[in-house]
Amino acid sequence: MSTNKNMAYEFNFDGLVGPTHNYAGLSLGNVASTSNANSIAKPKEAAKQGLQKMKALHDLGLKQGVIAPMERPDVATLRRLGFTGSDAQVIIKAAKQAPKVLAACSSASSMWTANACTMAPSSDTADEKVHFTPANLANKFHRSIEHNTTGRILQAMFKDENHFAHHPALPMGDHFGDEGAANHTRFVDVNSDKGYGKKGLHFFVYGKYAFDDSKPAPHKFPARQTYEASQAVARLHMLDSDNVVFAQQNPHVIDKGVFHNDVISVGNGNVLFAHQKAFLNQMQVYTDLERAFDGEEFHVVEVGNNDVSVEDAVKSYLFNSQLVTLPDGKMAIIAPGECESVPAVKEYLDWLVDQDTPITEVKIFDVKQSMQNGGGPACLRQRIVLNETEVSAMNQNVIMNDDLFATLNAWVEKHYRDTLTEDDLADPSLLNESRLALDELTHILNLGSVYPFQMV
Ligand SMILES: N=C(N)NCCC[C@H](NC(=O)CCC(=O)O)C(=O)O
Repeated sequence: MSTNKNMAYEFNFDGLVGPTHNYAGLSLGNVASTSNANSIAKPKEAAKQGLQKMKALHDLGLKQGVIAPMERPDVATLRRLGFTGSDAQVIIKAAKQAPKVLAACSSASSMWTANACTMAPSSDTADEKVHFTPANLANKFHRSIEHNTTGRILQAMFKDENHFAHHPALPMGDHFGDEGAANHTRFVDVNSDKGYGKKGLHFFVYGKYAFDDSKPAPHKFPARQTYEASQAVARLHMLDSDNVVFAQQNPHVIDKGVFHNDVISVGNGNVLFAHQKAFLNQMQVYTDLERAFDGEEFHVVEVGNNDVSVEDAVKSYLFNSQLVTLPDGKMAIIAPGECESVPAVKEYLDWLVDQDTPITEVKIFDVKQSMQNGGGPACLRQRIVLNETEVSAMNQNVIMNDDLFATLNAWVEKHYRDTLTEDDLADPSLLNESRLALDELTHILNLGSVYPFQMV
């Protein structure tokens, strides 16, 4: 590493798929989730697919980290809902009386760490600290129970108060529905001696206004992120208003299954890669971004509806690719395997890499286990920008390297089931298996006690 303390890097922190990965059809508006309800899940394979992607990005010379999963089934929440007795009894009773509630309390949905939080690098905040706000994920019950543990895990990763500021999640309820970085992108001119550490432009995309019914909103599916929530996060992170752009998602595409902005656009450096139908007032959005961007050139790579329909974008998850700057300065798309099986998308990507845009490479990854619940490569990662001082100050055990990759693979091999169905969630031994695994994981990642079962 260079010795320039201002030099900053983008890390991808991927969510480790938890031992209870299953398909419960919990997310209305997320087409993959509802259409794969009750399929047989493969937790071991899912976790290994995720680890392979992390290792591959590490091997490409990118900075990679890992975020631990939740304790599931969430016995503490089941108790709040009136199930009593020993932990095993709580699960048996919930399975009998309210199997859907048990499924919601057993979801491994924290794997999609794009939704874990929104962060702001120290170069952009008034107090020059790195800020984190866990997403309240208020729109979906199974996700609304993630933020407390997410907050504790982030604090265990970024403990030093001289550098890191942690906020609680926004108030619960639809008005301040916040989905984290799935609806937030930071643009920055990476061609400076600070890399990602130059002051960046924060782009917040919301689905609706919570306090103004006269504004456009989707009709069929929920808008999970509100304008008011995006504004609150920008305030909490002490961002300079000149460095912030807010934009509304196109309500029609939300109704077609684009439940987060990262299903229809992705940004990196000075590039926005977006579908033609991504935003309301799309041209104005581009103008606002071009005007606010502090750098030589801002590129919009827009995919026309005639080339890739919204339906094909949702099916292939083209825009849920990661857009990354490789060490040689070139930009690559890290795309899910499904982009190869949707003909229009494959054709588009083959064409794109020969055009004169900053995107010059496509790398395909198999994350099918996650994809079947509506989570592509970009859902699986939280981007965190850190300078050299902050990298030294953080928990070193969560940074991916060859040893950690081997350790985590062995850990998955030891603790995870090959298959899991909704019926299996009624088995109390799944809870014990999961706790045993997570207890070991907190030692591997040096997290201390972050889970409710470790705090009693
Ligand atoms: N786009 C981003 N950034 N994240 C994708 C999240 C997928 C997740 N799926 C689920 O929670 C499905 C769980 C189930 O049905 O079993 C969700 O809808 O919140």
